[in-house]
Amino acid sequence: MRLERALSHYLRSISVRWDDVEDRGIYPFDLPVIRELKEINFSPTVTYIVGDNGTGKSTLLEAIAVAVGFNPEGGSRNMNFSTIETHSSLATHLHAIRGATPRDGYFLRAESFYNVASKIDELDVDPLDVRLNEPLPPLIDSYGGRSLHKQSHGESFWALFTERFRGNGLYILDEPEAALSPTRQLAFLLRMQDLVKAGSQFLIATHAPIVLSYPGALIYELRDGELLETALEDTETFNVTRSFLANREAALDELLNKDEDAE
Ligand SMILES: Nc1ncnc2c1ncn2[C@@H]1O[C@H](COP(=O)(O)OP(=O)(O)OP(=O)(O)O)[C@@H](O)[C@H]1O
Repeated sequence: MRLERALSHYLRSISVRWDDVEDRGIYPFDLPVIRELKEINFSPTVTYIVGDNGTGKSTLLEAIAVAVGFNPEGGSRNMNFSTIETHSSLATHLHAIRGATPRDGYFLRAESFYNVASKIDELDVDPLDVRLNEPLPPLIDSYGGRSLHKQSHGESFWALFTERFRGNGLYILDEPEAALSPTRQLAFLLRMQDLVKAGSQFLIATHAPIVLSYPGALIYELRDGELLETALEDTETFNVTRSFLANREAALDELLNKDEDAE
C-alpha cells in the first residue's frame, strides 16, 4: 500500500529557478507570494491553496499546471488551444520534482471552462485520426456524451468530475466550487475520495469551506504574501463562514448598520 501511494505521488514539489528570472519587478515575479516563493511540497493525495482575492492563487496554479504539461486555459494534457494570451512566464522558471507518470490528468480553470467546452464541440465536428485517416470517437463521449454547452454550468462540471476523471490522475482545479451548489460540493468530496482511492492526486485552489474539508489534506494559506501550512479551522475562509453562520444577525447588524450607530 505504501509503495502504491509513493508511486502515485505524481507531483512532489515545485521551486522557482530565480537565477533565470531577468526582471523581478514585473508580473508575476512582483507578486508578494511569488517573491517569497522557494519551494512548495505537495501531499500525495490532496493539497489546497487558499487565500483572499488577488493574492496569486490562480497565477500559481496556472504556472504549476503549465510546468507539468497542461494548456494554460485548461483541459486535458492533449488539449492545446489559446483564445487569449494572458498566461504568465512563471511556468518556464518553475522546477517540478515529479514521481510516477499519471495515467490521467486535467487542469480545470473555472473561469475558462467555457472555452474548453467550445474547443471540444469544435474538435468533434469532424473527429479524424490524421495519421491513420480514420474517424475518431467524439471527445465528448469521455465527458458523458452531451455537449458541455447544452448542460448547466454545474452539470457540466459534474460531468467532468464523474465521467472524464478516471483515476490514477493528477487533477489541478482552480475554484471547482464555482458552479457547484453546497449539496454538489459535498458530493464532490465523495467523488474526490473515490478518485484518491483510485490513485489520484489533487491540487485545488478554493474559497469554499466545504470543498476545503477533505480529511487529512495539506492546506496552504496565502497570508501577508507568504504561503503558510495551515489547519482547516485556522483558515480565513473557514472562520469567516463559520462565525457568520453562527451569528448571522449580529454579523449583519455590525456590517450593515455600523454607520447608523455612529450617527
Ligand atoms: N496577466 C496579468 N498581468 C498583470 N497582472 C495580473 C495578471 N493576471 C493577474 N494579475 C494580478 O495578479 C494578482 C493575482 O491574481 P490571481 O488571479 O492569481 O489572484 P487569485 O488569488 O487567484 O484571486 P481570486 O481569488 O480573485 O481568483 C492580482 O492582483 C491581479 O490583478
